[in-house]
Amino acid sequence: MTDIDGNAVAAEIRSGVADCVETLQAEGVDPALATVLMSDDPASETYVSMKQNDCEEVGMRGIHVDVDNDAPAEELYDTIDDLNADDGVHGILVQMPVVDHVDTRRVLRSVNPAKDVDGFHPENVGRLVAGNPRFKPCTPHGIQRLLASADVDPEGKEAVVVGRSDIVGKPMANLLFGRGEGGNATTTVCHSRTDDLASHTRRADIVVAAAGIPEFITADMVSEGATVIDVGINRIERDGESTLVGDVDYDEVHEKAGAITPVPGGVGPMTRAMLLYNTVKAASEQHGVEIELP
Ligand SMILES: Nc1nc(=O)c2c([nH]1)NC[C@@H]1CN(c3ccc(C(=O)N[C@@H](CCC(=O)O)C(=O)O)cc3)C=[N+]21
Repeated sequence: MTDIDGNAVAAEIRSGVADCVETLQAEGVDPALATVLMSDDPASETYVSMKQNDCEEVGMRGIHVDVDNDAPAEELYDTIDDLNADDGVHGILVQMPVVDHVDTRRVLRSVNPAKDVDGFHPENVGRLVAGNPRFKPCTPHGIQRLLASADVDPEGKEAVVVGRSDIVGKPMANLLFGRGEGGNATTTVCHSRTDDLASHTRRADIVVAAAGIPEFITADMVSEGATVIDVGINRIERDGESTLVGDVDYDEVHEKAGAITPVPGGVGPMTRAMLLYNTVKAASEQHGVEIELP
C-alpha cells in the first residue's frame, strides 16, 4: 500500500553527511572518496558517475580512477596500493564486478580495512558477523534505515531474506538477526534453490528480495500487510522498451503489502547515501575528529 520513499530518506542522510563534511573540513580534514572502475559491465559506469555526483552534492572530494579493461591485473592492485598509501583518501570503492582476469578476492583483501567503505574486506566481514561492525555494508544498512523510516522495527518479527550474496543477502541477514537497533528479528535466508520458497516468504513480516531475478516475488508469496524491500535492479525488455524492474512484481505485490520499496527510488539511492556515510565515518576515525553521524 504505502511506498517507502528511498529518495527522500537518502536526501535526509546526505544532508546529515554534508554537515559532517563541514565539521571535518573545519578541523582541517577534507574527506575524500575514491572510486575505481575496471569493468565491462555497461551499468557500472552509470553507477560510478552517480556516486561521484553524490560526493559533489555533499561537498565531499570525489576521485575517480579508470583502469583500462585490457590492462594487466597488476595495474588494478597497484592503483589500490596507491590509494591505500594516500592520506588524502579516506574511502575506497572498487566497483564490482571487475573484469574476469582480475582476482576479485585479492581486490577485496587489498583495500585497507580502515578505508573499506563497502565493508567487503574479510576483516570487516568478520567484524560484522562477530556483531562489532566497523562499516555496515551500504545496501543492508540503507535497508535498516528504510525500515526505521517506515516505523517497522524488526525486533521479534519474522524476516525472510531471499538471496545469499556476499554484498546483500549475507550481511542483511546478519544485521536483521543481530543485536542492536534494526535487528533482533527471527531471520530465514532463502535463495533460488529453496524448496517451496513461498511457504517461507508467506510467513514473513519483512521480506527482503535480493535474488537478482526480475519480478521473482509475486503476490501469492507475501502475506497481507507485510513489509517488502526490493533490492533488485534488473534492466529488461518489455513491449519493445527497456525498463528497470526489481526482484518483486511491484504492480501485484504493492496491493497486498503494508509497505513496499519501489524500483527505482527505493533501495538504490540508500545504498549510495550510506556510502557517503561510511566515508565521513572513515575520515573521522582516521583523523580522530568527532562527528555526529546522521
Ligand atoms: N563495490 C561496489 N559497491 C557497490 O555498492 C556496488 C557495486 N560495487 N557494484 C554494483 C552495485 C549496484 N549498486 C547500485 C547502487 C545504487 C543504485 C541506484 O541508485 N539506482 C537508482 C537508479 C537506477 C537507474 O536508473 O539505473 C534507483 O534505484 O533509484 C543502483 C545500483 C551498487 N553496487
